[in-house]
Amino acid sequence: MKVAWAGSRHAVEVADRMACLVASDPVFRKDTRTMLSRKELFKDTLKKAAHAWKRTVELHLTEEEANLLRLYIDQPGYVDLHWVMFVPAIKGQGTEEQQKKWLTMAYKFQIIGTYAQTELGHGSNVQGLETTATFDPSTDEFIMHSPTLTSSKWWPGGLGKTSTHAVVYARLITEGKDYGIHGFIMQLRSLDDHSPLPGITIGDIGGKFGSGAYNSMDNGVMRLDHVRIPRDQMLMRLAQVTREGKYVHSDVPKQLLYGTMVYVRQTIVADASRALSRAVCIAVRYGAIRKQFGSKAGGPETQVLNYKTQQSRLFPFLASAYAFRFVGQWLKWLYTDVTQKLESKDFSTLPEAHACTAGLKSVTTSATADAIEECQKLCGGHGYLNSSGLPELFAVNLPACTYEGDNVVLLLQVARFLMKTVSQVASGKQPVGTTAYMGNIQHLMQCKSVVNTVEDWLNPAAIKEVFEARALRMAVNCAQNISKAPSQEEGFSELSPDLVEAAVAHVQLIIVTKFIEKLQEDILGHGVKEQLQKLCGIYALHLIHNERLGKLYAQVRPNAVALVDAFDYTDHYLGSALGRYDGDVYSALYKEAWKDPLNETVVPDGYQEHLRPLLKQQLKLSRL
Ligand SMILES: CC/C=C\C/C=C\C/C=C\CCCC(=O)SCCNC(=O)CCNC(=O)[C@H](O)C(C)(C)COP(=O)(O)OP(=O)(O)OC[C@H]1O[C@@H](n2cnc3c(N)ncnc32)[C@H](O)[C@@H]1OP(=O)(O)O
Ligand SMILES: Cc1cc2nc3c(=O)[nH]c(=O)nc-3n(C[C@H](O)[C@H](O)[C@H](O)COP(=O)(O)OP(=O)(O)OC[C@H]3O[C@@H](n4cnc5c(N)ncnc54)[C@H](O)[C@@H]3O)c2cc1C
Repeated sequence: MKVAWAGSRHAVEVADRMACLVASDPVFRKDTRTMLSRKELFKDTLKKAAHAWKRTVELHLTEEEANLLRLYIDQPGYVDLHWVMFVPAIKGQGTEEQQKKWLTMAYKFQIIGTYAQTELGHGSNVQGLETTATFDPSTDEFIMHSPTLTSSKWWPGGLGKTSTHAVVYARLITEGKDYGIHGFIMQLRSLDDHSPLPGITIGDIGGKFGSGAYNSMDNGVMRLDHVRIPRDQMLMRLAQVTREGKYVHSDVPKQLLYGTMVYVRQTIVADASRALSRAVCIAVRYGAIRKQFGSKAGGPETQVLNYKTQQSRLFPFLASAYAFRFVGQWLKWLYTDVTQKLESKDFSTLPEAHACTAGLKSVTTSATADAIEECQKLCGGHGYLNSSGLPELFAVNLPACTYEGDNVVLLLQVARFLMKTVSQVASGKQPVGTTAYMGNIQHLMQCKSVVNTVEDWLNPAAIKEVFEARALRMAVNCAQNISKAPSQEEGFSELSPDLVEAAVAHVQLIIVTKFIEKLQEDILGHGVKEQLQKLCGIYALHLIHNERLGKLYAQVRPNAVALVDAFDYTDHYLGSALGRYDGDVYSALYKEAWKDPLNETVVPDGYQEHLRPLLKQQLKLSRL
């Protein structure tokens, strides 16, 4: 099952090696992280990032190994933005010459970059950004400026205190005309003393939800006051400004400006499955250790994992973790395929890649955030302790519902794609890829489900048909209602809640389909495929019909702990007293409690000033 989860034996081996490297290195300790002040936490992040880079160089780690090392360190920081957004933005939007110049420095960490798109006033609406980049032909420079308070860059990770450079998104103005949003490489801080360059006001935007968690990241604010940069720092793969100031558009679609977001959304799906699997791992393992109530005859107490209510709340998450993992692996393939096509100037699959990445990012991150919160409840009181690992896991993953595109905004993008496809089907065009099922419109609009029993839910063809019919009917229903509205725009706006539901149904169909396709592969190991079939059934059935699932849960229960062990997480990475591999939960909780700074003294600070006088006064009063 470890191989099925990781994707290959090689993937298991590399992941194990990198996880152990991190777990055995004292610099990467994280057990007291939630007790650090913001300043201590930030410094700790800088230390870990520098040490990780040192180990990467010393051990000549490959890119795959270095990425895993960073993942297992498990502490958001500026390096994430550098590798996940700054470098890909230059790769996707820079010319070959620009890539050579900037990526050479970025790969050696001679510069640290971030992705500065969002502003105080606009995040979702990228076309509404206000920062300007005005070309000055007299000096061959762009003047980068924040004309209003709301145009202040706001949120970019690593911007607050760390980044020396950024890809800054701004409205390009040349020859008096506004050509809309484009990307520019800007140096922000001196490479000698790290001070902001003239005209740049920069800082951290302040503390965020939860202790530890995303507070290790210095999300930043930046105001620009007529800062000049050379013309060749405009990212010029999509469009160029000539020496004379003429705007020239390349023969690539302008949506490639959003290419970095497509790339990152794809990686976020993998992050979501990992976060969900960690929460499930903690809740399942703890559920097998925790016992409450016994038989009336005074027999042994029951493992809470044996309660049917616990199973019906938890096993759909276990199934979802596997479902998201497999769809994430497929999405990575889809992204690679689209990238190769783009390189040979085939842009035909770009809309589908956008819809799939946007939709899957939304559905998986929303489900994951909800599931982590529920896992906290599934662990009872102890789940609420920082030492359970769950509060921090929740706080770190909750913003994934917002960053890289608010989930509802992205689902509306999926809906727009679906409405377009429905109208193309109506005019006789055969849909392809993940919307190919829409071509079967006659049958799917009328067919009746043959699913009656739990066993039917293990029949892939029956499952697929149910999900296809549901998704298609919801989409067609929306399209018909939109056509009755005074205008397309009004109809879309009025029906947006239904459109979001239709988009979710389409995305769930993709997830179910990719799970089924996974089951058609050669899967080694005794009983592995059978367990995955049951999980696929649970994933599909819990979305449609909450009844009849008990039988499947009972079949999964004997292997529940093994199914979470297959995630192959070290105790260091899991970071949970409740989810420990050895099950020694109570000693761990007890030990963790004593690490809290409040326990450094027996009598707390503040006793002399505030507690003692109060107690003495009350004592005096009671004696009167
Ligand atoms: C624990 C963490 C550890 C590690 C993770 C590390 C790092 C990551 C962590 C945090 C990083 C977070 C970084 C950020 O958040 S960066 C900022 C991200 N911002 C957004 O995502 C903004 C969302 N908004 C948008 O994407 C767009 O504004 C929009 C909603 C898509 C609307 O755009 P607009 O230009 O107005 O377009 P439309 O008129 O709606 O569409 C025009 C046309 O373009 C098509 N389209 C839109 N987007 C794309 C795309 N990305 N790719 C391809 N095509 C796209 C759209 O479908 C439409 O096509 P038509 O054919 O219908 O015309
Ligand atoms: C932790 C974190 C890290 C981030 N890192 C970066 C970074 O590195 N670089 C960067 O540039 N940005 C970053 N961001 C910003 C992030 O990308 C934006 O916050 C995100 O795109 C959402 O935009 P917004 O904040 O403008 O939300 P808003 O658009 O203001 O959303 C507010 C509400 O309005 C709703 N809404 C908005 N538009 C519509 C619509 N058309 N129809 C229906 N409902 C709508 C949304 O659903 C939401 O409920 C980060 C954000 C967070 C939280």
